[in-house]
Amino acid sequence: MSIKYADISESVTVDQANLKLASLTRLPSIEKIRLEEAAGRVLAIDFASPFPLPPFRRAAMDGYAIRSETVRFASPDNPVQLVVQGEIKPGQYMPASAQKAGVNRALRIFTGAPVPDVYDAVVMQEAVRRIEQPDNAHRIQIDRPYRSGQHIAEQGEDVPSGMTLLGQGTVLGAKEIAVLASFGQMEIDVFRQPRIAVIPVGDELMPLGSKLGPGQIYEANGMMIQTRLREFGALIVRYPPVPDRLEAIETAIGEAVRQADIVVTTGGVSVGDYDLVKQAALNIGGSPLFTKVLMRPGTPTSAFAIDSRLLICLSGNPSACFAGMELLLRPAVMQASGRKERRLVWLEGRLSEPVDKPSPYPRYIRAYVYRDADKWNVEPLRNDKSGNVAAFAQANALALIPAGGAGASHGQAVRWVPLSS
Ligand SMILES: Nc1nc2c(c(=O)[nH]1)N[C@H]1C(S)=C(S)[C@@H](COP(=O)(O)OP(=O)(O)OC[C@H]3O[C@@H](n4cnc5c(N)ncnc54)[C@H](O)[C@@H]3O)O[C@H]1N2
Ligand code: MOO
Repeated sequence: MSIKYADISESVTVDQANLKLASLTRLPSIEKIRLEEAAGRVLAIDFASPFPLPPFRRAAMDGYAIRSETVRFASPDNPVQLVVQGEIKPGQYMPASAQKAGVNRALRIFTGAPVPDVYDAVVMQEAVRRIEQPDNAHRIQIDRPYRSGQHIAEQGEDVPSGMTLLGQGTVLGAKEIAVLASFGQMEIDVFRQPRIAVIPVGDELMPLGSKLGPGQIYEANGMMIQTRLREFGALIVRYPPVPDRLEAIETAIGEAVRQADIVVTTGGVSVGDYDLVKQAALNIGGSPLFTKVLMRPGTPTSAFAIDSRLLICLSGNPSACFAGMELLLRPAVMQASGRKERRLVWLEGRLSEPVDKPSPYPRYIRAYVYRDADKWNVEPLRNDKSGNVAAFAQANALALIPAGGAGASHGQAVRWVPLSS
């Protein structure tokens, strides 16, 4: 006997839904890529320094390398003059045999050049008096003592050899790539990007650029989902809108689970006669993880496991689709991309206006959050109905209105999450 989706009903909280999705999300496989191409990718290994940084003892200032002991008693009344014995600039190296001659002398040196072992301090050029000598030679006069180690960066003082600098799951940006480049890494092991199939479902949905007939609307949710998931490094397999026909939905999902790590649908997931996504998922062997999430909007959000792949079914209403995407899909995709950090960052603010819509479940509203004196003001956006899109234009946050009979009052403390990243 075939299973009817009406026979299955599993309600979960947002946290429970995330745990279920996480338990079925596998760590991706690893590929080696050029560091040049690594921006935005996720490090698949713990990276430990293969050698110390700086790799050699070097000057931190332009000036003169000296032995501190030669100027130990220097003072304005008793200045010390040192003969300047040659120069060394970055990229040069002075062999030990050439260093002996410089013992009681100074060496002209520039920032980044290796400090020969005989010297233990660098004096900035502004701090000495330069005394010209015949034949382009010069001496320097120093009128105070300098401590050993002055303006010298010791080998390994930045990073000792073997120190773990970047952990598995780190997203590689300019800073992290600078670290890897400092060790000459041409290539780096990163996680493969997860493939996410995006399938909009609904007879009324028309591709962008087509002419709308009566009763038709443009397919916008799929665009939103693909844009958002690409921000998190996903590769998108895009499906054109699928009509509200069981076989068509089964075929699309069936094909998508063979191509992608996670399959996402939007629309056709509620209780109407033409909401067929859940039935289609069951028909092709999906086992339900949940078929209702205790949140508003996005209550009908559902998920299935099909052939060890995840199918996440988001609502069709734009704000319900958005809430499901932010709260459930995005964490799953972040995990599937191997990212270490995937929790939402919740902040505290105060409602600048009441929210008078009661809900038996936590409600996630689109909001505009701004700083006022030393607190965050959370302004609920007008007309934030589940089917409306205008609030997207101003929203910079998703705010959480706790479940309960009365909505929330002006000035009430609420939690919110920024939508910028
Ligand atoms: N009798 C009941 N009716 C409804 C219930 C309920 O509990 N009992 N739940 C309501 C809630 S809550 C929501 S949310 C919606 C969810 O419905 P679906 O997820 O099945 O979405 P659709 O019915 O397919 O579409 C809803 C709405 O969104 C538009 N849509 C759909 N896909 C897209 C897209 N890709 N781009 C832009 N807009 C899209 C669609 O045209 C509809 O207007 O169900 C309520 N009903
Ligand atoms: O999921 Mo619906 O959006 O609650 O209105």
